[in-house]
Amino acid sequence: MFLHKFQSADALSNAAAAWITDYIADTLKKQDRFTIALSGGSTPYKLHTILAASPYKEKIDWSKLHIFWGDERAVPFEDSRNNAKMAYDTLLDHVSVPADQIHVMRTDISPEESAIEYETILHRYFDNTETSFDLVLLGMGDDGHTLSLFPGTPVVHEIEKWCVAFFLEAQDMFRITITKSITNKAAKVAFLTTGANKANALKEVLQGAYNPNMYPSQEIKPVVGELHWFVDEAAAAQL
Ligand SMILES: O=C(O)[C@H](O)[C@@H](O)[C@H](O)[C@H](O)COP(=O)(O)O
Repeated sequence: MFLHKFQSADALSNAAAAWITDYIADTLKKQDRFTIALSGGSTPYKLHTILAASPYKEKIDWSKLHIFWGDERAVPFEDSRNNAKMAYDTLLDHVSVPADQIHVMRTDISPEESAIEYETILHRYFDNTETSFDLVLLGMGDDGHTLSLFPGTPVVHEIEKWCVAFFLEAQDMFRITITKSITNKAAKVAFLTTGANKANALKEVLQGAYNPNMYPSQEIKPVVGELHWFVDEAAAAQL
């Protein structure tokens, strides 16, 4: 596990943008595509805006990127809570990723149908590859959740399926999420976690007793890939 600590969220986002850009460039020297699963939530906003602007915009060969999401709220695309909308607004509307290489978790069909459709796409990409995504970007909630793997939900322990839909009681909404199975097959997984409100959960996830039902982020352990945590000092205060 690689821990990258930064004084501020902005410093973290700038460093993460450079790290991602270098990783993409290195990977595209060896293969003709780069597959990335974007995170939802608010932490990625800044990172996206940095990647969508100079100098990173020009450094990345967007034509070779294949975009996925780690999870989605089952709300219409135009809803401000929709993770895909956030990514389009802050990044994808500003760069030239071919439309057929962008795979949103659809919310114009039922969550169950969307999860089945997404599972099919994931198997089309990753059934015959040693690893799944080249990079999975993750956030962590102040309760230790990641993706839509929330404490106490059965999806935390799902190992057969790569994508599932379920009703999240706590938020009174359906969620669509990839599972730990495909996430832990990734070549690299990078958490971006900032803010004092994450400090207790981060300590429990990284240094506490193994208790994934309470702290689902503990389940993210790449089998052959690398696990990176990008944290700011506020989130790392209890480490
Ligand atoms: O859809 C979501 O909500 C995200 O996928 C979720 O896992 C997010 O990454 C964390 O809740 C952290 O969110 P913040 O970045 O807003 O703290």
